[in-house]
Amino acid sequence: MTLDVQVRIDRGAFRLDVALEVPAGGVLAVMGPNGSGKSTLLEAVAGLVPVTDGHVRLGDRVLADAASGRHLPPHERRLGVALQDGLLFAHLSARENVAFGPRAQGVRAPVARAAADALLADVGLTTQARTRADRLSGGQAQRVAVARAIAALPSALLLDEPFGALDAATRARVRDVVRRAVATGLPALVVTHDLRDALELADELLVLQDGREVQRGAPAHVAAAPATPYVEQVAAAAAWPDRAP
Ligand SMILES: Nc1ncnc2c1ncn2[C@@H]1O[C@H](COP(=O)(O)OP(=O)(O)OP(=O)(O)O)[C@@H](O)[C@H]1O
Repeated sequence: MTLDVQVRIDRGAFRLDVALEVPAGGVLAVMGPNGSGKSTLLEAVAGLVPVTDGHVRLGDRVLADAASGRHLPPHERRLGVALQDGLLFAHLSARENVAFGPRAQGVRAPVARAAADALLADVGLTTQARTRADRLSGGQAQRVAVARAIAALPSALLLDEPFGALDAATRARVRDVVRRAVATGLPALVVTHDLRDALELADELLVLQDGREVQRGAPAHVAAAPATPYVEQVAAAAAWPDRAP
């Protein structure tokens, strides 16, 4: 099913104005300087920020529509979400965090736990399955958040910098986990600061600045023909990672 987002969002003095479509099994990477509206976009799709104008649709379901005043609450949107502030349940183990969504949907505990353990193994956290979330490192917590987003068999994935705190080898591994989840037919929106993530994972790259699209296209095309100094800089950082700022 296709994720169809056409929104204007006023947030204090900031305005986000963007339109995008992500097909089933497609990944749209979203990049842009700090404060360009990337998180606001994901939060609006997740239902955490109201849409001032426009709509968010997933397949034939209308998640939000300003004209009719429709605004489905986040837990009714069937989205797999790992946002910047989407903290784990601190007092629960990694396994319990990942199993939480399926348990809430009525999956029996042993089944949910086994599925959680398989996902934790995929992201390289077998030995941390029983560790409380507040005792995980930043990179470990980030991987649990990705596993949790995928575990509940969502209809779409929203990932805000899911690879930010990961070393290169782990990054590739977690990208692979996301790739496999997407291949089951999910549309995915992935915010990243690293063009290499977009090149590796995304079909399309959307670059935002000041709440507006400044460039869009296949990641390799965007990298080859930067439209703004920001894109020029991230392209240089991807080509010469050792010289990245
Ligand atoms: N809760 C809020 N209330 C009012 N304005 C907000 C709120 N959260 C963010 N903003 C504003 O919205 C704008 C976009 O912020 P947003 O977090 O979406 O950017 P971003 O591209 O994700 O940035 P970063 O790369 O730093 O995460 C900023 O100007 C910010 O000040």
